[in-house]
Amino acid sequence: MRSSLMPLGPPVSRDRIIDTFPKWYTPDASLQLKEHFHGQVSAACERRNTGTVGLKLSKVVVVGDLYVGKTSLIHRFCKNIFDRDYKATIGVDFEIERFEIAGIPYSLQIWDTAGQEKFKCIASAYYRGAQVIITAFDLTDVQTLEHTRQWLEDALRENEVGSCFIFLVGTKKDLLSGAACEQAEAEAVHLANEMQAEYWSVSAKTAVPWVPRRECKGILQSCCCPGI
Ligand SMILES: Nc1nc2c(ncn2[C@@H]2O[C@H](COP(=O)(O)OP(=O)(O)OP(=O)(O)O)[C@@H](O)[C@H]2O)c(=O)[nH]1
Repeated sequence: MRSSLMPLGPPVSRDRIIDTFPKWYTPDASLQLKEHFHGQVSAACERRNTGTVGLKLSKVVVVGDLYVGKTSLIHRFCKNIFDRDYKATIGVDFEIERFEIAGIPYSLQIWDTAGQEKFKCIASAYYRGAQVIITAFDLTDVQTLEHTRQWLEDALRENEVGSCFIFLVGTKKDLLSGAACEQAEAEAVHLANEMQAEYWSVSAKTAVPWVPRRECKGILQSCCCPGI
């Protein structure tokens, strides 16, 4: 018999099924260092009583300077594609991705916002009600890292204090290596700690460091266990 929690439509793809607890990028800037879902979460999932642990749907907003790679990050994650041509986001774009976590249907609403100043007031209208804020910067451009403080401040202003999980994501990792990469990551980890954010370095071009969907699993892990 079909559970009342099962969504209508086709089943989620294999790489959207999450049954083990996802890992962080670096223990130096992580929201959780746990290895397993909290017992309360597992038990609630088994009982199909996930209302008590907040599973179901989370809103993610992705903010950061223009050209840092926000759209590319989302397109890699949602469609597994990379486009080398730049098309500025006008205002906002939106994707929805379905998952199954510990047997329970779960969706991520992902809002891609424009980095251009002239679209900021349109984009900021969509910050409200976010459970997750991803502040993105370009690992090859230190100024974009500095600007993440302001992006985060703007996004937090539209949300209740303490209601959002924050991620700091360095993009275009394929363009950096060796000491330059280590230096950029060290600065980012430092800032992530100040922001109380989890840090990730990624490349939408090469899909590194994803084992499929790994980055989002980190986000999911945080969304799945609010307050636990
Ligand atoms: N080498 C490399 N280039 C990337 C990567 N991610 C994005 N780019 C390129 O960077 C440029 C900007 O990427 P977008 O994803 O459009 O940037 P955005 O932050 O969404 O820009 P706005 O919509 O203006 O805010 C494009 O030419 C992308 O192809 C990456 O991981 N590696």
